[in-house]
Amino acid sequence: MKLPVVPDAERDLVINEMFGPTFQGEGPSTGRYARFIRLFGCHISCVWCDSAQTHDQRRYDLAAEQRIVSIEDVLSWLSGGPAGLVVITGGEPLLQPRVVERLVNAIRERQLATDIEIETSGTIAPTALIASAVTRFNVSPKLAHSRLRRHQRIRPTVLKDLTASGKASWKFVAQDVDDLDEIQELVSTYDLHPVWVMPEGTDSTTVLARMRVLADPVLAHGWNLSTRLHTLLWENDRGR
Ligand SMILES: Nc1nc2[nH]cc(C(=O)O)c2c(=O)[nH]1
Ligand code: SF4
Ligand SMILES: [Mg+2]
Repeated sequence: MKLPVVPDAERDLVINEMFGPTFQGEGPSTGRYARFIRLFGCHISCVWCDSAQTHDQRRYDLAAEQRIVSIEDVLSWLSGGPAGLVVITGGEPLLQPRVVERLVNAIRERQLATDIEIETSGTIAPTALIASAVTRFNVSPKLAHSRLRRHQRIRPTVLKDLTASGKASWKFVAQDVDDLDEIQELVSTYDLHPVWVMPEGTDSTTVLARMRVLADPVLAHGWNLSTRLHTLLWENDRGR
């Protein structure tokens, strides 16, 4: 795997967008007042990626999709609103570990968030400092329908490190009931808990239809079901 695709600077982040307040739309904190920092860059490319502007040069003008923002500017943006949940997503935020380390520690020091979550694909291990500063990793290991090869999407040592952090929730993106077998195999092999199953989809009709198909089978597995609240509310609007 070739790493990294973005420079990992000390004081500057490569950002795609900062947005909010909005609601955390996915996973265990769904519905919470949240602000988002979407970092630029991803080293893998899922066919159905909903944030392809962070890395897909065939579909986007990547020069126009990235900007260099200092940690100070991010902190000053955050200080303009009430402390709540801050979500760092991407792209793959763990491609910029040194600056993310500084960012999350500064957010904590200045009490600019009540909680910090990192959305990650589970293919890059977090540093110990990042793991100690965040509230939770929403880890989304990819299934075969991402069309990535298994070694690209499943990194056993990384899954182990994330489990060892004690802060991982496992949010699997599913298209169909058949995907639950694949999730079960990963859950059993790598002992992943708690499990959240989230429908793949970037419009409210698809999200709701897939949730309805998945709901009872997810319950039968004893797992949690996530919606994509921002999609139900605002469809595929950027910055929501
Ligand atoms: N509202 C909202 N919630 C989200 N949770 C995870 C998101 C992501 O793009 O990683 C996301 C997003 O893009 N918007
Ligand atoms: S890991 Fe996430 S950001 Fe990267 S291609 Fe897959 S869905 Fe998109
Ligand atoms: Mg999104």
